[in-house]
Amino acid sequence: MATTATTAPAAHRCSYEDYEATADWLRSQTEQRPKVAIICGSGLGGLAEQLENRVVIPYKDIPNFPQTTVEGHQGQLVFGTLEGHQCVCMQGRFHTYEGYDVYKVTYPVRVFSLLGVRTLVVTNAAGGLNSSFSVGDIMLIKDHINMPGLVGNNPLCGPNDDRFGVRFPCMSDAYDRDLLALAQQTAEGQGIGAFVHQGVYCMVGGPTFESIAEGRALRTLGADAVGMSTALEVVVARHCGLRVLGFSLITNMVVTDYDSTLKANHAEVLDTTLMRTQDLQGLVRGILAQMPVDPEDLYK
Ligand SMILES: O=P(O)(O)O[C@H]1O[C@H](CO)[C@@H](O)[C@H]1O
Ligand code: HPA
Repeated sequence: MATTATTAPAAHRCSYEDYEATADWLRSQTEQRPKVAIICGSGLGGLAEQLENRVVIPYKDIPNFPQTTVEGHQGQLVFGTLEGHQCVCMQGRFHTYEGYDVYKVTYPVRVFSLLGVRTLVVTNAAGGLNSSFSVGDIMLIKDHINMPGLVGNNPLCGPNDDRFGVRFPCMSDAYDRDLLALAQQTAEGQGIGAFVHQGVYCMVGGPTFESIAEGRALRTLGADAVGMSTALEVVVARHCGLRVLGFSLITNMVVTDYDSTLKANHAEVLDTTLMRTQDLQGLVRGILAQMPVDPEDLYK
């Protein structure tokens, strides 16, 4: 009988023991015990270069880890300290369009949770849908539309493992409101508030960029930016109780006009990340500098 995305064969899902084996192996490679994980988007891996006391581990050496296949994603974990926080940075993420299933794409997030991570920072390159956005703007993600999840391709499909989280997790609080406010306030303090906005990120499957009708449809649905990542990682992070802060760098505007001759392309995406990478790094550093090291103290 044919299987569907909602009933992925057990072999495609990962067991608690798989995640534990990876976490144990990582613990054996470094004494660092990160509380913050950062997933770097396309062309945004430079953030990992900012860490101090770096321990770099290529994905190819990590048991059960997938490999990156996309230009702009280096394929290594970097442990280190940033603004007083013990961090682990993914210099390169995984996408379903690379051929990985939703369980593999989100595999690192559960490993991070087992390592003791409490806060997940996600960054991505995204196409702008909101007509008030410009190329080079930074969008603080306040919510998402998980398009693969809505049609049943959700990394939480399958038997629930209560050791990670509940069967039916809430997503109305996916992006931590206090961290969002801290991010907005930090952006203003750094004088970059004019190009920092809040908005809704829509994850699509890719690897095709949107047709004009798709771009228009996503805008009508309420998306401000679109990309091919992030939402699945956030769903798994929230399931295991991590706090999430997300950033989209608007690398191109989605074409929604039949008279336009613009054509979305990955080279443009990577070029724009070069233009704004310093600002985004400065913003993340500024937020971490003000975030209590122990997340339990965050709102005291
Ligand atoms: O979401 P990240 O990994 O930043 O990458 C974005 O950039 C690529 C397209 O140029 C896609 O992978 C899209 O998701
Ligand atoms: N669409 C989807 N994903 C993207 C885009 C886009 O326009 N830009 C960067 N990632």
